[in-house]
Amino acid sequence: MKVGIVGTGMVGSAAAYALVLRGAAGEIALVDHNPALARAQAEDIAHAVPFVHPCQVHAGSYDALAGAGVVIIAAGVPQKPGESRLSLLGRNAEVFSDVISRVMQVAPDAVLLIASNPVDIMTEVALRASGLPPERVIGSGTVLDTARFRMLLGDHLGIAAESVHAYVLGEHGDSEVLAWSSARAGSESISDFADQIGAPLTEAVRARIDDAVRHAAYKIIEGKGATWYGIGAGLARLVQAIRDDQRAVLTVSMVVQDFQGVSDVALSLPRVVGATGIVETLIPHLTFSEMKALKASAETLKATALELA
Ligand SMILES: NC(=O)C1=CN([C@@H]2O[C@H](COP(=O)(O)OP(=O)(O)OC[C@H]3O[C@@H](n4cnc5c(N)ncnc54)[C@H](O)[C@@H]3O)[C@@H](O)[C@H]2O)C=CC1
Ligand SMILES: CC(=O)C(=O)O
Repeated sequence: MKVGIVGTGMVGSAAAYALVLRGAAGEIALVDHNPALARAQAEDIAHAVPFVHPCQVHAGSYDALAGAGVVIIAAGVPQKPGESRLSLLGRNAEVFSDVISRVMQVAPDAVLLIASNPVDIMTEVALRASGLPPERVIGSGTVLDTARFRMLLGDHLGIAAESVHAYVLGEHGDSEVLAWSSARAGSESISDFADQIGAPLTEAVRARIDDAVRHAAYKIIEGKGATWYGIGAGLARLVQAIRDDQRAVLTVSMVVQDFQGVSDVALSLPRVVGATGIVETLIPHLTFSEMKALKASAETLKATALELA
């Protein structure tokens, strides 16, 4: 499958590199406001191809996106140290007003995969600008936060992250909700498993993991200016689910007409991802306080999105 990427800075280039390593694309077209950057990224990433899977990697203008099955949008500004994702909204909405219509002119059949922050609201912006049905405009949402949660739980329990089934829901940002009550290690509830092996999930352990997931991006940005490897791998995972019609359950963002009384809002829930985009949305069983926090997250996103109007 051909994959287009608009915005070839840290996130776009990491996604391209992860796609190549994973063998998840037969062709990758890179487009950026700065064509010299896109060309240099394409050349550098193409040099990895002989070590892994066949893939044509090239850069060009928007025309280069023609025929793409998926277009990843990673254009725009990232956070500065200490800055929240929501504060990027005005600047990145302006970028999207240019980018989305140009993508749609050349790749009207593509599934859009949105990475730019604040990703949930940028998914709404992209939906409106593209005129596509909501299931074809997918925000990477909490796919990365869920990976961070699974990794930290796996570390605590001494098991592979792949054997941890746990989700982060809601905003990809400060108000996100770690769904502890539905988390599983293998087929056991996470707390039963933790008790069995003598590593109970005490309040202190939960608080440490919550803080590490919720504030991961802030800490990484303090240290290296941006984050890119985790999301690059997450975007490649999503492309593979679409390319192979895997119907994988992943926490991604999509605009829904109503969530718990909050209208027209994009937020992450566990969703089935396949060739046509989002095939199904699952409503997880949550405790009263988790559902209350998830509704509050939806309200935060809605209030911030209204600032754009
Ligand atoms: N969804 C997620 O989990 C994550 C999202 N991000 C977000 O991804 C976005 C990109 O981050 P980075 O790659 O670190 O930034 P970057 O600054 O390295 O790259 C952004 C690229 O967008 C390009 N660009 C800007 N305006 C454009 C336009 N109108 N048309 C085409 N290209 C344009 C720039 O030339 C630049 O190359 C940010 O909004 C960041 O917050 C970052 C990490 C994780
Ligand atoms: C920057 C960002 O959104 C993240 O790493 O989660």
